[in-house]
Amino acid sequence: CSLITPILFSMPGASTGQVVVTDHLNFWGGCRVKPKDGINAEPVHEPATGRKLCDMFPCGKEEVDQAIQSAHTAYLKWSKMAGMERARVMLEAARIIRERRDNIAKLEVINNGKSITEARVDIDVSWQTLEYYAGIAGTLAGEHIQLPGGSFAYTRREALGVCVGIGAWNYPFQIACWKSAPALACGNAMVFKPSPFTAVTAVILAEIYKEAGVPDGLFNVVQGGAETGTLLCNHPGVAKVSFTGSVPTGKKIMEMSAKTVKQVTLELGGKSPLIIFKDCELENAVRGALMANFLTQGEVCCNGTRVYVQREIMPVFLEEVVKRTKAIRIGDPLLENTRMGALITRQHLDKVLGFVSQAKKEGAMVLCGGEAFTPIEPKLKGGYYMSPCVLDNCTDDMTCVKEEIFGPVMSVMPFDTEEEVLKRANNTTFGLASGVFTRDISRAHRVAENLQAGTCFINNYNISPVEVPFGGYKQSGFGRENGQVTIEYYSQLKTVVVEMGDVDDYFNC
Ligand SMILES: NC(=O)C1=CN([C@@H]2O[C@H](COP(=O)(O)OP(=O)(O)OC[C@H]3O[C@@H](n4cnc5c(N)ncnc54)[C@H](O)[C@@H]3O)[C@@H](O)[C@H]2O)C=CC1
Ligand SMILES: C[N+](C)(C)CCCC(=O)O
Repeated sequence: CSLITPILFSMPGASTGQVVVTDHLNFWGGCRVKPKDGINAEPVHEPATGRKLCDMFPCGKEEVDQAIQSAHTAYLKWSKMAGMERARVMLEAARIIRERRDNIAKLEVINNGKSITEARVDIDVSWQTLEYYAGIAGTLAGEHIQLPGGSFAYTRREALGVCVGIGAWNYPFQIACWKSAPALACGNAMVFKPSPFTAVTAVILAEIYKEAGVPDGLFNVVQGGAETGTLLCNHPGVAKVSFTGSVPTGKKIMEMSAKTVKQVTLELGGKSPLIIFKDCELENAVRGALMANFLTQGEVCCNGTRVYVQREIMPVFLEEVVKRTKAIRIGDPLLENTRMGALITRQHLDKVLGFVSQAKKEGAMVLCGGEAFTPIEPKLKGGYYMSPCVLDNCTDDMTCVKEEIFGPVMSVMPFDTEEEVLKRANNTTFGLASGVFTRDISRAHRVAENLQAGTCFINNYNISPVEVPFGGYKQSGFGRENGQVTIEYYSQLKTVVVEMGDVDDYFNC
């Protein structure tokens, strides 16, 4: 099969509304694979224009079996290699991603709708993830434990086998790297299923791994939605499922995985609190609130969408935050100065706008945005744009404050005391992230300690370098991605006990 994706290499001059993808999007056995039946096509759209980008053909049972079989074959080879050898291949893959960064970012924009500036950061984070886990691959080791009489035990850190990755559509390429890099570093193979809305870029990663020298079948891509995902989670040949997506789907994944006791990592949704005290550096707090709400059109799981502002600074905070929100440049996501692109689908846009109408009905006040937006350029007229929204007069019982909107909608609420705001911030079934702005260092760390969330950002928001563990508390999931700890979630420990003396004559004394 031919490597080097034709589409990726015809990208340099490409602009919004031009690209059509006809290449096969499945990948196993070291090759792109043609869909078996070529029926049940689901159209994938370019969010910036609403135009069809390609067809996605969901994989059925036979195809899923083939992908898992191919992963198993590769696992047998890869898991026997030294960590240092795996590292070398992963570093080469990181180098190739870095080399093709701009074109991969462009394709990600065309499929996802986010701005090119953000997509480049996503691709940089992606190769950094491979570099980071390549660095760890050579360090994986067990322990030696002395026992009486010269006997001893040692532990071996071993791979799990075939791991499944199931991704969401907001960070398609990055999610594939966040899952595959630690998996591969530990000696596992992976079958990855991207979201059906963003079918295009995962296969590029598969080709890059192959080009870098992984055994055929080590990283595979199967396309499809819930049905294909179900086949993967129920498959007896799979040792682990790592999932990024919504809470309801996460619960199903756990249930299915329980049948054969597969290990599970769940990165689910959130409704994270961002607490801004009156002693904060206001300029930074305002920038932080924008970072917490408007990256990737607000479609970010760890966004700080419940913004609690201490009453005394509420008027000046609102004035600044609204001024800056109104100034966000929305439009063609491939243009350098665009800061907000299009939402993922028409249906999702309608859902987000529905949350804004509901908020108004429940008494919230729209200070800016919250409306469908039509750029002037004719080719963008069918795109899924909206103006970023700031809601005032919100209360904790409103739908916009309780439910994950997954769009550019910030809900702002006043508070008076630290004790009160902590109680309100923790009054949710989610627990993915949280943030606090204050110049009082004791307060900052006290608040961080008392917030029930997997991450707390102090005086910034949505900063997640690969060295730092990421994951949820409560119904936002469990397990972690990134950081050294993730090795624990992609490996298992074997204990070997060695007797140096004679076996006790226990039964015949
Ligand atoms: N914590 C995190 O890191 C993130 C969480 N999210 C959450 O995901 C939601 C939006 O993403 P969606 O893609 O719509 O979520 P989703 O949960 O519908 O889908 C996520 C993935 O699961 C697959 N899937 C759906 N049903 C399945 C089933 N029964 N069995 C196996 N796989 C199945 C989908 O095809 C997709 O690949 C947001 O509401 C947000 O809460 C999104 C991104 C990141
Ligand atoms: C990169 N970051 C931190 C903005 C978001 C990553 C989590 C997600 O997949 O939504």
